[in-house]
Amino acid sequence: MDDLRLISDLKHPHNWYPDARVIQRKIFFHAGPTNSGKTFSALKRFREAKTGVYCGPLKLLAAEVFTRTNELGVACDMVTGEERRYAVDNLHPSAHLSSTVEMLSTTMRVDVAVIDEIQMLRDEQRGWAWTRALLGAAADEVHLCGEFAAIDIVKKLVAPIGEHVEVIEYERKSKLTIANEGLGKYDKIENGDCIVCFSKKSIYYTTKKLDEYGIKPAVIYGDLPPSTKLGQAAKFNDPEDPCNVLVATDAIGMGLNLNIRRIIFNSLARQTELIPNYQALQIAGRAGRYGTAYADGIATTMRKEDIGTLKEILAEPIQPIKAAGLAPTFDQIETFSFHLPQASFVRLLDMFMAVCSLSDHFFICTVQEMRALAEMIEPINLPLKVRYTFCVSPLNIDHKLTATAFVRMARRFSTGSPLTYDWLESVLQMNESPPKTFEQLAELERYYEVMEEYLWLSLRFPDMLPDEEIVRLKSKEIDQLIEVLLELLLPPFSLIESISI
Ligand SMILES: Nc1ncnc2c1ncn2[C@@H]1O[C@H](COP(=O)(O)OP(=O)(O)OP(=O)(O)O)[C@@H](O)[C@H]1O
Ligand SMILES: [Mg+2]
Repeated sequence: MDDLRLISDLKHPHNWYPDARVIQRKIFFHAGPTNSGKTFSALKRFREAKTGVYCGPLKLLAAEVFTRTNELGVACDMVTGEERRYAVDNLHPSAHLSSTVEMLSTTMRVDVAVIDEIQMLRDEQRGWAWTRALLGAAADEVHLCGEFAAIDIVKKLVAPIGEHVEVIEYERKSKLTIANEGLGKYDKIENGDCIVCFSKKSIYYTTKKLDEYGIKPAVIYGDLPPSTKLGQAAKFNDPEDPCNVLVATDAIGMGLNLNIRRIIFNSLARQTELIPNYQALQIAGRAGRYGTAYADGIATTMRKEDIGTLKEILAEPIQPIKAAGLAPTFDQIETFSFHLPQASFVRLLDMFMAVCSLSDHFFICTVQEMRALAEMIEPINLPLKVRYTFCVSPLNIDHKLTATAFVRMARRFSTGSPLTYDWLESVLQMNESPPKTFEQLAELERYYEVMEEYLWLSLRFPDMLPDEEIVRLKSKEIDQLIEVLLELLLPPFSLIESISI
């Protein structure tokens, strides 16, 4: 037990990154509200530097920085969980790299590292990735962008290393007003409005309501593949396009460039809980974007009676973040398994969570998702490293289709036979006829997720999942199909009545 406690002592995570520890890093914190030019300034330093890495919260943002940096004449590569792209080719890697934060290599030495949306270190699931990037980026200059609320915790985390944090404060580049009245009626919807919903069902419902007023909106929610999201965003942004209204989930909270004039909260609760004020601010802050037709923004609510609550939420002082996420590393789990050779992987995880010790500035990220994946493949015989990798993959197994595909991938892997595209096709048994309902569209989204999982695994086990190229092509086809179908399925919603709201 003492040995186990020693292994799971997570009190000094800064010691996990020897490459960063030999550098006297300068840390800059670009702090400010949304739309204040934080990322813009940090990216300027990134592009000026001889070598640099950008760590973003989303694939779409990593892709945007990749494209924009190359457009500006600075060769930049990209790496996300599922994809690597090169300005030239893999034999000539560029000196600049745009990536999702989880993919940062803590052994890659660079002049400048940008870590965007640093306040995400408070995130229950993904927080560990920001903590790791903050402590582990092997860069002379580390540029953090994010909310004021993260300044204290960042200072505390780097204090034991003796690193100083220079805070650069930003102000919003445009005005944001909170309306005095909720909208009350759909006929008050105007061009540049974005209605924010917290579930897919209320998205469907709202779109249907808008149809009654002859409005055909663009739609964005988390499960949509990237090119569909970009397509919908472009349609909404294009002044020539008749579509000038957007219905979205809080998937728009980060990253996409949207010309929104007014954010309308359809409700202020996710399931039954009021959204926290930092989320409300982040969403409201999407209204008005510097340099667009709608520089000044307005935030309001759909229901008249909600406006008071919105004002209260937004007026609450934002609490400084108290703790940053951590997650067990593979090495720690491996050492655990050495001491507990009979224990199953799920049991190792549980034991780790039970005995690990943390300092006050940290919390351990939920391992629920990892655990759920681990349980599904528990009986399958896999080497520890493979099992761990399968379990940290970002697949959502809430649906039967994705869950079954996951198990079958692990089982096939354990037999030593490669997971070819033909094999994957036989697992998915995709319905050839085009979907006519939103449920069927959702099924297509699931196929897309499974293909993303394949791509994620194929980057890590290319020999066992050799058909990356064809799967990437197929997944792009599905993305395009979803985009077309979404357009067709939006009002008049033939079968929408079958969905209980
Ligand atoms: N100095 C500048 N000159 C020209 N454009 C700018 C400047 N600063 C910011 N912008 C533009 O203003 C918009 C908002 O800037 P940016 O994305 O850097 O804001 P942010 O503070 O990072 O906000 P978010 O909370 O959305 O991450 C972007 O479209 C950016 O290109
Ligand atoms: Mg930003």
